[in-house]
Amino acid sequence: MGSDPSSQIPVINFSLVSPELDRGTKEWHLLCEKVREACESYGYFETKKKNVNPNPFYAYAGQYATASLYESLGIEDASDPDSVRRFEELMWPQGNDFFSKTISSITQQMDELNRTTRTLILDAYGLGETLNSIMPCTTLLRLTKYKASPNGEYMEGITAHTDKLLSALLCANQVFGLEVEAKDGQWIKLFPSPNSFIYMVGDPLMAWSNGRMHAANHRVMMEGYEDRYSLGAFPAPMEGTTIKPIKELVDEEHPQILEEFDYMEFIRFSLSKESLTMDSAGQAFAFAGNY
Ligand SMILES: O=C(O)CCC(=O)C(=O)O
Ligand SMILES: [Fe+2]
Repeated sequence: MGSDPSSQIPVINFSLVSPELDRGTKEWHLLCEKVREACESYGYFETKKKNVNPNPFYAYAGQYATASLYESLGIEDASDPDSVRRFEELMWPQGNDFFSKTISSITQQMDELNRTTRTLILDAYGLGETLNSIMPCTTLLRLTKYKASPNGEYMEGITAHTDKLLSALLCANQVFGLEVEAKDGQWIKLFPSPNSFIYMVGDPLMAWSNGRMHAANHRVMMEGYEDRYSLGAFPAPMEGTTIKPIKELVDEEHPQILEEFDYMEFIRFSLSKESLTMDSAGQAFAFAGNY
């Protein structure tokens, strides 16, 4: 690890593997180790894959007093083309075929990368034989715009948080701004290459792994005169999902850190007044940490 903070971002090349073809090979196992090491040590990593051009636009959330640059739209269950079409009809009653096709195409590719990563994680912990998924999820696609800050000053775009969805797969236009907090408290600016995605571990994945995986605190800081657009594919646990640590990852050396909890109740808690004053990473522990 060099002294340049950006050298602390693990970069993992996914372009040579597919779970269908390579599961069980030496290359696959090496990749498993890299993904596990990155998720445990850092909570995020950058994966290289062919870049596609997302088309993020309108906003459904934003104009917050504390985050005036931020606006965001969400498409629930974006893996289903009908769901994307419904969103299209909402935004463009006259239709926007290009938008829906683009969104469905990138969602499909991001879903594939998310699935590959989840399979790598299962295999990295030796769970691939017994489990065929971490937990049932649908994909929430989020399209976010950050306006350039007034006078280009260094200003918060989205406040520091850990993700409440299983994980996040993020890409943005070439306006940087995403920063992650390293375990030593140092904030690291990310400068991902155009053909890569950032994979971020969320609180449910941290809880599932009994704290082995690190949900990194992250934020967006805007600087300069260009707006920033980002696209995130967030595997969202299905309503009714109970988040619990996988028993194989609980032992004497790794005692259980959280009680099992209902995913939607946790989401509601994370949006409650009580948690507003809390450090985002502490919310899961405040909610389910009786150990
Ligand atoms: O825009 C980004 O790069 C990050 C967005 C983010 O952290 C989020 O939506 O949770
Ligand atoms: Fe986030």
